[in-house]
Amino acid sequence: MTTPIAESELILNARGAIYHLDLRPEDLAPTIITVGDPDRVKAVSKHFDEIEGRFQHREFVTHTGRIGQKRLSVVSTGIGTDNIDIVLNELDALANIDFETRLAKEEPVSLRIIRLGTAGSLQENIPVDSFVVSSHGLGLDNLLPFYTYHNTPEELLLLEAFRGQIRMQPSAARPYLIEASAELAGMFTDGFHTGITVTCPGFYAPQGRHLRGHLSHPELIDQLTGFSYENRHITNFEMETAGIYGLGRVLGHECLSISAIVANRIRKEFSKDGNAAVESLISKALGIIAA
Ligand SMILES: O=P(O)(O)O[C@H]1O[C@H](CO)[C@@H](O)[C@H]1O
Ligand SMILES: O=c1cc[nH]c(=O)[nH]1
Repeated sequence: MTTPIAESELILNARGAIYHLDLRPEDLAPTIITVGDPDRVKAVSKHFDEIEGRFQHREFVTHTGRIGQKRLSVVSTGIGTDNIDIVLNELDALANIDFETRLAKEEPVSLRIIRLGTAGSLQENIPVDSFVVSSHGLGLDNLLPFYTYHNTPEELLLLEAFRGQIRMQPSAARPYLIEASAELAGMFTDGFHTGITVTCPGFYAPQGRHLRGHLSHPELIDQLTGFSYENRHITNFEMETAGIYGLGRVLGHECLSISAIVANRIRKEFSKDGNAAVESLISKALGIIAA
């Protein structure tokens, strides 16, 4: 790209920081932990040996610091893939666009982005307070179809199997699927379940929850739980993973999503202390990341 990106597209504020995250390029580390809840940022950064910067704008809170020699940023995304569109694009811009010239850098860097979130389990044998690494993100939201992206042949086979087994109303969703970073997934094996994570465009009906509004897909949970393709299963659902994996693919970043299970939808149980489960996930994951 040789034409500078316009002020309406790459939006910088008076102190040269990007619009939503309110960060300047030097404020961001190349390894980034994302969390949904802004209050969870300090639950991560309290493990840092040093915090060099704290930033906040709207629901986007960032702390950057280090554990030992490892520089890390932890960023809150809020809920949903519409927020992931903002966070992933702005993280990428901080790393890969020159804010002075407004030109994309000639040699883009690949960030490592690890989500530490919560999720609902779809399998009886994945209990509350356990941890799940998402081997794939399967999106029932509509973010990724707005980008051009490629799928591997393996992803296309898995997606075809999903479309064959899970009968969605075509107007409800156009599922997409992207695999996790193999490099990052290989770091989180002992003590973690692994499986396909379905990313939903809502917490209630899109996750089969019926309070007063009636469900258009009352059989959704049973179908997701029963899905099977070459020994692959759907383990859990939540609201960001497929967007992170999808934009990671589009922008060239290594991404992994790990969830503390707070609900088991088959056993109809909810964690008695979800915060403790999340704290435990943070400690375990930071030990691995910092090493
Ligand atoms: O706990 P976080 O990381 O926000 O993740 C999960 O919890 C939220 C819903 O309660 C959604 O964001 C979902 O993805
Ligand atoms: O059931 C759950 C629990 C956490 N987050 C979700 O999106 N769903």
